[in-house]
Amino acid sequence: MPTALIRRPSPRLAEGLVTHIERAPVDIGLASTQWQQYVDALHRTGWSTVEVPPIEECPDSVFVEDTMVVYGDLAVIARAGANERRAEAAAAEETVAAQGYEIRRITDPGTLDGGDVLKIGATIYVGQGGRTNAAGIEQLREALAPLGADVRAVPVQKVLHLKSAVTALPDGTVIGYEPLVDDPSAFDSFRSVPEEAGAHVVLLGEDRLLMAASAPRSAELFAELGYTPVVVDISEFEKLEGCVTCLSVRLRR
Ligand SMILES: NC(=O)NCCC[C@H](N)C(=O)O
Repeated sequence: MPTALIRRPSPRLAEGLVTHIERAPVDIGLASTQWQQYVDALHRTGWSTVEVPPIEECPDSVFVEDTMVVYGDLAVIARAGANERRAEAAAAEETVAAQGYEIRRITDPGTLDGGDVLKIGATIYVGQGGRTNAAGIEQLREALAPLGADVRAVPVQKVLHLKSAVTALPDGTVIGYEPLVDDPSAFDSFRSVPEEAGAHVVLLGEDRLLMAASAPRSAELFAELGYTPVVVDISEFEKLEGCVTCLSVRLRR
């Protein structure tokens, strides 16, 4: 059974960072229900989950994807581009190490958020801009190139993270809502989707795509392409620039 790391929301979630959107009040009770529904969707589709111990003092800690990049047997522990989020990494590192992963770390002056890293087979696109800097990308390249990965920097200015702009379908096609993609030509193959949140999919296996309820037209498009959307409402996390990808880290070994 494949495993995903998850992390329970902090009671201070509503104080999470917002950068590119207006702050809107977050309903903590609803967020907690939506988080449970997200976890239930993983379980329903055959995933087991391992919880990273929660960290109350970090409002954004639920966005566990940002703490690491997992490739092969290696977990590269990120160094958050936002100071406020640096403390999230330690417990995430312990949890993934306990799953048997070898550990490397992004170190000063490098910064990198897992949300900036899109892996498509051995091709690894890394968004450079808001949270991830050139030194962080270089350190990731040093860690992953010996494993055969091709790490490619791409610009990110219009949104928080690369994966706020694009993710990929199981066949490797990069999908994005074009007004928010800095450079669609940076990707080997690109297809546009009709909604911002339609650009965010988590591959659950067997052509199932976990996606947000806020992108119904994109879900229809994916269904026409032969995929099965698994839809969850994550409105409270979207208010903090979170999307379906950020709420878990899938472990593939
Ligand atoms: N990977 C992601 O897209 N993470 C979302 C992080 C949102 C959080 N409010 C932040 O600004 O860091």
